[in-house]
Amino acid sequence: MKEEPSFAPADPVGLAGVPVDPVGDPVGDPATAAIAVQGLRKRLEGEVPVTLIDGVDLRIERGEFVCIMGPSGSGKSSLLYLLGLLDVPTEGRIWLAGQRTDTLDEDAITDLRLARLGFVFQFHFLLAEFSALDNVLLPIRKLGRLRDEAAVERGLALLDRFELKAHAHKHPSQLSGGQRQRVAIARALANDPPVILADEPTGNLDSASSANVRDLLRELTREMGKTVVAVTHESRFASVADRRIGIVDGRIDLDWRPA
Ligand SMILES: Nc1ncnc2c1ncn2[C@@H]1O[C@H](COP(=O)(O)OP(=O)(O)OP(=O)(O)O)[C@@H](O)[C@H]1O
Repeated sequence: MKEEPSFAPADPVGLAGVPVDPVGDPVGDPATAAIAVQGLRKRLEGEVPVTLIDGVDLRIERGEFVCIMGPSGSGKSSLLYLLGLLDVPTEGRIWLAGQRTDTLDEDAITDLRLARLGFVFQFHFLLAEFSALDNVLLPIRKLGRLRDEAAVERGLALLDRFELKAHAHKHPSQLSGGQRQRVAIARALANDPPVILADEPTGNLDSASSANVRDLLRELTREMGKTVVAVTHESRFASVADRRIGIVDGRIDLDWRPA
């Protein structure tokens, strides 16, 4: 029988009411999930083999804002990279926006990643020699589904949405940390993907910019119906999530709580 998600007890770090990972059938019908993961394992073979992900089953609904949390070195980024199809699992299956991914060849994976996923990292990874607009246009041009005029129009509209239109022709070095991260969010949305993956998106920002980026990511789910999965160490960030998932030793840990 499927149990209701449990809720974290009142706690001093502002996570009260944020459900921890649901229990019961973790995958359900993978075709209807934003992300579904079954039996995921990642091992690195070598003189000393390392297990990064050790049997993860997970379902993330469309429109959810989920935070992945856990101790340092527990496998959070490794999991996010697998979900983002930036790394290949040793075992297990991943469905992304209903599409099973383990049967796809490399070109199809690249297209799927460009069309259905947006990435925001701790360090913005904007190209220094490109303007903000050209950085946002990169994924659109790579996917190649829009004529250039339409691409530029979309890029400017995205920058406008994040109050960056006046900065469209500036280079990253001419922008503040918060502005750069907003350009990175605009770039993540360039191809209008259903799923945004973020790895410590506020880890390198002052508290005002951090709150701004957190709220913008939250709005993507509420206003645009996006699914956002973010790795974070910050309880304040996680306090606005629909759900947080604890990862310990490469496994989901339903009892994990931030210190
Ligand atoms: N290429 C690699 N070779 C060997 N060990 C690795 C490799 N990549 C990751 N690891 C190890 O795997 C474990 C999980 O790493 P991962 O970066 O996913 O953890 P994390 O939870 O994101 O950590 P943090 O919160 O510190 O960023 C760590 O112990 C890390 O040292």
